[in-house]
Amino acid sequence: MTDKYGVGQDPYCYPNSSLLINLLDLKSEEELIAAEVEFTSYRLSTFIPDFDNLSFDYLCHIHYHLFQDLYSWAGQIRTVDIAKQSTHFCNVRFISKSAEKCFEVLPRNNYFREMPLPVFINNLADFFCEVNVLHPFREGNGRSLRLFCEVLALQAGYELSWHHISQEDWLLTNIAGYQGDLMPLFRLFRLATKPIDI
Ligand SMILES: Nc1ncnc2c1ncn2[C@@H]1O[C@H](COP(=O)(O)OP(=O)(O)OP(=O)(O)O)[C@@H](O)[C@H]1O
Repeated sequence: MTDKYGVGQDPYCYPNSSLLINLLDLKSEEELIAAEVEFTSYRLSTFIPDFDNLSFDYLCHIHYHLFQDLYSWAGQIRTVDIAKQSTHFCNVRFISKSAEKCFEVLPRNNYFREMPLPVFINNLADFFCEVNVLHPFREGNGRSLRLFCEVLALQAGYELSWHHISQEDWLLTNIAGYQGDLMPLFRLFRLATKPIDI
């Protein structure tokens, strides 16, 4: 059978279905989506940023924090390959090595501190694109990475707000990024970013 990721029977899903096995044992997509919204919103409200730990482990910690009520694998690197439309995210065998590469850019660039807005945006958009292609988790990559970027931005003196950006825009900009065109991501991050008022 083919699931929504086109990988055949997915060990993360209930047999003969594309529904993720979940700790609440919800068996319908509508209920699971509603529970994800409910629980991740609650966990977001209890999230305390750690500005001194901006690493891949911290992204995993954020994923765990948001999804701990929903999935036994919260915070853990996926064990299956995934693709959406024509995008093939990082092969599972290379996730750890590629993560090291994606995240080494942060200490190498002083965690994007003391950068003027346009430089900050370009660096952040580039980083976002790389980690989106890494797609380390089976689900919840977008939400975890956006929160990670919010923490990264705050310690660099910027605030991110996604509210005026639609799912559709996210999707199209991320597809363009995967295909090597970063301009839409630069534009989107320009819309989302403003300096913190002191
Ligand atoms: N075909 C694609 N090519 C590149 N990126 C994609 C593609 N489809 C989705 N994405 C990006 O992947 C992320 C979604 O990944 P995933 O479904 O694991 O996370 P999520 O947190 O459940 O989703 P969302 O970001 O919608 O809340 C989004 O940032 C989305 O823009």
